[in-house]
Order: sequence, then C-alpha cells, then structure tokens
Amino acid sequence: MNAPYSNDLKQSIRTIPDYPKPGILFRDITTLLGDARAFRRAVDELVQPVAGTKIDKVAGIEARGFILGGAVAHQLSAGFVPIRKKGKLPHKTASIAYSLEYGVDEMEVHSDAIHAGERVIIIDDLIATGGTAEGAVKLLKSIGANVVAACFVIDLPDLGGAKKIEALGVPVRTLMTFDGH
Ligand SMILES: O=P(O)(O)OC[C@H]1O[C@H](OP(=O)(O)OP(=O)(O)O)[C@H](O)[C@@H]1O
Ligand SMILES: Nc1ncnc2[nH]cnc12
Repeated sequence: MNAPYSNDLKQSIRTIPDYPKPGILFRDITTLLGDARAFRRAVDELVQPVAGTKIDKVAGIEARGFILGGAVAHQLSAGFVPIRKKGKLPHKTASIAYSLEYGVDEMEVHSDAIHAGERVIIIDDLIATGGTAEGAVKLLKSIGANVVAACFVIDLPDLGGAKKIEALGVPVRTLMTFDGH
C-alpha cells in the first residue's frame, strides 16, 4: 500500500539525536521542506494514492502537518482543516487528549469544520506511536467526518503507529520508514 520512495527523498531528512529528550532520534523534515525538489516530490507522493478520488477536506495536524497538508489540499482542490494544540482555535471546538512518543497533549478542531459524511484525509509529517493520529481520527469522526486515509512522509514502524490506525479502519500511506526510534 505504501508508495515506493526515492533514496533522495529519504536522504533529505536530517536526524538529530536526543531531541527533544534523551534517547529520541528526531527525524527533522525542515531539510526536506527546504529542498524544492524533495518538497514537491513528497507532496506529489502524498497526493498520488487519493488523486482521482473525491476528497472534500484535508486535515493537517499542528505544526508540521500544516505545511504539508496545505500543499496537499491545494493540489487536490480540497478544503483544509487545522487540528491544533489546545487553546489556539477561536470558535467552538471538539477536543481530545492524546499521548505521543515524547509526551502528552490535547488537540482541538472547530466543531463546524466538517459537514456530516465529508471525505477527509489526515496529513502529518510522521507517525511514531500513532497516539497523535489516533486522536485526530477520533476527533474528526466525532464531528462527522468520513476519514478515508491517513498519510505521512515518515513511518517509524518499530513504534507500531501505522498498525494502530489501520486497526481503526483507516488506511495508512507512508513514503518511507526509519527503523529504530
Ligand atoms: O505518532 P506519535 O508518537 O503520536 O508522534 C507523531 C507526532 O509527533 C510530532 O508532532 P509534535 O507533537 O512534536 O508537534 P510539532 O509538529 O508541533 O512539533 C509529529 O509531527 C506528529 O504529529
Ligand atoms: N522520532 C521523532 N522524530 C520527529 N518527530 C517525532 N514525533 C514523534 N516521534 C518523532
């Protein structure tokens, strides 16, 4: 199901040891974003599995999912829905607590961001434990979304996140994997 990726794309990711906590290998996409060809290629590959299908909205997860998700939404001629950290959205929200590889947090979405039954894809840069993406799936479903896919540039398969999301009935697409974490 996952798209083949070029070594070039994988090589455009920078790894920072012990950030933000000791023991974490942080996979930094700013180097991919700063490389025009890699950025375009990543967006094209994220779009490719759903191109030609009806996608009403792209939901991007703060913060790195905003950069990729905005570009994907534009390419699909879909709307964009921000899923934000607690306290940042001005109107009525739905919220959910979640845990991720290096912490716990709470995310929110505007309650009226989705019309019932709209077909939505989730975009983020990376899936690790899947806690963040699981929260996003549950949050979007709670406001009426039909979540048809969750798409990430990077999968850390040792942490099991992609399997967690597939178990919720949402297909997962990723462009590359990094073993270890
Ligand atoms: O699969 P998980 O273990 O849940 O981790 C993945 C999440 O962690 C990172 O975001 P982070 O919370 O660091 O936020 P940021 O994009 O604002 O830096 C990443 O962009 C994903 O959203
Ligand atoms: N290892 C990692 N690198 C970058 N972002 C992350 N989010 C969760 N785990 C991460």
